[in-house]
Amino acid sequence: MAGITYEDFLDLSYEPDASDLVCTFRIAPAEGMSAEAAASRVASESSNGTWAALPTGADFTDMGATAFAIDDADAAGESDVGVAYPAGLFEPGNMAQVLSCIAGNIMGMKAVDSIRLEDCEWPEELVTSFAGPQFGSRVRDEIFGLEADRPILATVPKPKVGLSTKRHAEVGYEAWVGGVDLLKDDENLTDQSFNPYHDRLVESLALRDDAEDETGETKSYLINVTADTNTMLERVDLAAEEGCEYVMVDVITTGWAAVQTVRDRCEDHGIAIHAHRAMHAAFDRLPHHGVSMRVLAQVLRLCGVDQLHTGTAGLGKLANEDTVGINEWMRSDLYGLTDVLPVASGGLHPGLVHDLLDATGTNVCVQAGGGIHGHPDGTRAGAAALRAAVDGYAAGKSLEESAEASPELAVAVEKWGTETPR
Ligand SMILES: O=C(COP(=O)(O)O)[C@H](O)[C@H](O)COP(=O)(O)O
Ligand SMILES: [Mg+2]
Repeated sequence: MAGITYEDFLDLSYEPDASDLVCTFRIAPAEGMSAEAAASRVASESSNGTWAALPTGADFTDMGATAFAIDDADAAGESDVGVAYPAGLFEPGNMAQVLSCIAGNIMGMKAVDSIRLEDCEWPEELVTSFAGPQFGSRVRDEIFGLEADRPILATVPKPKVGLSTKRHAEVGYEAWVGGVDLLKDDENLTDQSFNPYHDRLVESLALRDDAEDETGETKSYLINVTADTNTMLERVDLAAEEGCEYVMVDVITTGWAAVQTVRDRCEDHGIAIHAHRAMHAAFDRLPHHGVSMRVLAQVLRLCGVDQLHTGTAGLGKLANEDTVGINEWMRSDLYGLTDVLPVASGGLHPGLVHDLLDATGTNVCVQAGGGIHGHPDGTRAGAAALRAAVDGYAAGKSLEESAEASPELAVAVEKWGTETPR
């Protein structure tokens, strides 16, 4: 029978075309299955094939992917496999459709014991079909007018949820006046009865204005608009109307399609998106299976977030995957697409700042919750301690020298040292 079979998706002499999307998968074939047999099934199921041989006939455009490279298996029986996808397989600007191909049914195929999408090389035609970020690291100049070579600083009030609107805004005020640039909602604070969205927006921005008057610095607020897409758009409109420069979105739990829609509405208002990645570890924590944080970051850059959590280079409370490499990718040239500002967050405190910035550089956002509000002298002192640490770093001072000039930092270092919390 003339038609397509698994073998048609394997060609180890194929050299990817510049217009191909090239994916690297880490694959452990199922017992009794060769790497070639597993790789050809992955290429087939993720493009236009299925389990049965298919007749094609006339009126058919071949959108088949090609498994073109299979590395030798390692001790665990896993191989890196390169798969090239033709440009025409993908609908321009539709991330949901792209992921239904390259990270879709194949994640559950019995032909593999495990499969992890590790990396993608995105072709120009597909990249430029997405909006990409509006600001990226330009938030530093365009929102804050920041000239100093220091990271921007954010804080999330703790406890995560339960603070009244008034108390939440007051904590924000204390942190702003103490020296942070951004108040941030926690990922699970949206519009609950103890702290409704609109009240929180209005009360926080009023105190933000007071903090700006008092400090002479620009301050802003990452208000969490996470919800169904229609509600998110309403919340984006409200944030813009009230004079907020940002919104925050839980980009994994809301989904790529929603992020694309929110990004367009944010452009209408000229406001930026802070992307919280809660739930990313369900995709990326297992080293053998799922989708790497590197690929999630690529996807979110194309979808157009301006700031994205990428971990703490191993220093904080949460597991990290290659923070430095992912940050480099987010800044790399990608057919003119704007960069994304990395956010280091999760168990950070002032004593970790020097080691963190040695690893990540200063073109980042440093976010601390417990590391500010857990300061023995309170939120304002905690914020001053974090600010003193980054200002000291920017001035070329060691942590010890920075602490000599800042009593608040000295207290924080006395309490937490330079230890990573767990
Ligand atoms: O609430 C926090 C940090 O609080 P704290 O500073 O008290 O630890 C954030 O949700 C984490 O940064 C998420 O992790 P990641 O940034 O790795 O996605
Ligand atoms: Mg949080």
